[in-house]
Amino acid sequence: MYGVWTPEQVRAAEEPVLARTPEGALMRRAARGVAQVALAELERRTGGVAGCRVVVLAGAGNNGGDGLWAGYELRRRGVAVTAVLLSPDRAHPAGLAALRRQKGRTLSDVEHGVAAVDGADLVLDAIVGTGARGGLRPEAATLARAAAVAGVPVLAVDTPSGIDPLTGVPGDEFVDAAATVTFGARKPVHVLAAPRCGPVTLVDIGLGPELPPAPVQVLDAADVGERWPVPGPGDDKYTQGVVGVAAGSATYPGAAVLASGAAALATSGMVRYAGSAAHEVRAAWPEVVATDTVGEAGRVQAWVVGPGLGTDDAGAGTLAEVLDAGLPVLADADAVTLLGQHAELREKAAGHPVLITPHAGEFGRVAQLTDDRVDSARRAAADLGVTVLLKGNATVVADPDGRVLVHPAGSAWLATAGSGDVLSGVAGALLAAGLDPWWAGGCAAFVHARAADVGAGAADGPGSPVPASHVQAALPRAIREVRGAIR
Ligand SMILES: NC(=O)C1=CN([C@@H]2O[C@H](COP(=O)(O)OP(=O)(O)OC[C@H]3O[C@@H](n4cnc5c(N)ncnc54)[C@H](OP(=O)(O)O)[C@@H]3O)[C@@H](O)[C@H]2O)[C@@H](O)CC1
Ligand SMILES: Nc1ncnc2c1ncn2[C@@H]1O[C@H](COP(=O)(O)OP(=O)(O)O)[C@@H](O)[C@H]1O
Ligand SMILES: [K+]
Repeated sequence: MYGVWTPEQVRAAEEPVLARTPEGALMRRAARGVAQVALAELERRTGGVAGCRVVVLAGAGNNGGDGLWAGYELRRRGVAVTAVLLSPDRAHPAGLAALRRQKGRTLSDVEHGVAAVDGADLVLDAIVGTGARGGLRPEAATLARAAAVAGVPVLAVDTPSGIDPLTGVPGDEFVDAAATVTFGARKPVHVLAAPRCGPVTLVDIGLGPELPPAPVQVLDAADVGERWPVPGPGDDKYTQGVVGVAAGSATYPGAAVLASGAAALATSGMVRYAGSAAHEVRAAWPEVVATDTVGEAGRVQAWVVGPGLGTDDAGAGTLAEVLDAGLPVLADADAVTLLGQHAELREKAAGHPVLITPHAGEFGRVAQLTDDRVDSARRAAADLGVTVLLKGNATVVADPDGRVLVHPAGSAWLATAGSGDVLSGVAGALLAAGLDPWWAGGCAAFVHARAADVGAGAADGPGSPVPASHVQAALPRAIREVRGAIR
């Protein structure tokens, strides 16, 4: 597990460290880290570093300073460095002087800058970092576009410019980085817009003792593997937690099959199904005990409710019945919509171990969604008194107690119909096994996203589309992977 801190928190942590270290020392450390990654990148791409051409796009703030000092370090290693100064009168004075001392070239017009970018082996994006406001300005945008068009890889200094460091929302124009080097602490952009950052290297600049508890956590495979329920010698099918699935309808039997099957694959023990797709569920998953109604289902330790359920009175009745059982509940899809429509259902859910799993559209029915997805999920969890899992390329899980985790997907292959039903089955099974809703959501999101990568073959090559039933089928391998990662 690792933490992510807001730009504001990182700035506050920097202050005392700056005060007790010689002037410029922090920036030099940061720049050495950038240069190291740049050298490794050049080595990997071209087989050497001497004579390679690096262009530094340098803005007016300290981010530009990092870039200029990194240019200085690269010059010392024999790299040909050109810095394009976006605000020539405000370029970081010490960084600029150092680069010039090492005979680094500087340019201050965009036209020549574009030509330099065109012929570069690597571009350093030191346009703007945590001081960013809005998308890229026109000159910076022209240079970033030139790198993209020429296919020159960009190494982002701290954060890819043009993307909001706090929310990860890209402006109209932004840098699409091949890799990122950040300092002191990872920032939200690195997990909320992970595909735009590439692999992120964290350079230690001594902020550790000054940072508050991380407001956002990111789970690793071992965190998930350690919590994945496995039967012990004394277990039987009942002791591990029985999950009930109240999903699907005559119109949407597939949702019931996907959710029930995912639950059966996610944990050992037992799955019960209750609803009008009992015939289809039985046919696809003979091990699932299927009945027509929640009342007939028998005892369970958690309910999955919502996928394909319908939002009519019957659906509302099923949701009410499930919430009244007082057990942990995974409410997805139509159940989220029903919660948005009925205050009395929200009251039943509040304060209980309920995990809701809306996509952006469903989220808007129960709470306000802004560009700041972490803040939106955190507020929704606090207001509704339930754990909220907001779906997307980066999944956000927020607990009413304030804990937040983000899981950045490894690819976007999950953007396919029915994959949410699979997630609900996995998360519900984890609730039944006794994980709290935050951990159930985080572990389910992790394994679900990994199953999509495995199913798509994205781990071994470029990958191919993976329908939800194949995501479901890849769950066992994804679970074996996380269990294999236990330290
Ligand atoms: N503190 C430290 O010791 C350490 C700090 N470190 C580094 O400092 C960085 C933070 O530096 P910072 O606070 O100077 O802000 P920064 O990100 O350079 O941006 C401000 C400049 O950008 C400009 N600008 C704004 N928006 C823009 C846009 N959309 N498009 C284009 N330009 C835009 C804005 O221009 P203005 O609005 O003034 O015209 C202003 O000139 C941090 O990310 C890390 O890299 C490391 O060295 C570790 C030690
Ligand atoms: N671009 C994307 N990249 C990665 N994962 C995505 C992306 N879009 C959606 N997902 C994931 O795919 C799943 C889709 O769920 P949902 O929208 O409920 O689908 P459905 O209702 O069809 O089952 C969620 O787990 C979500 O996080
Ligand atoms: K940058």
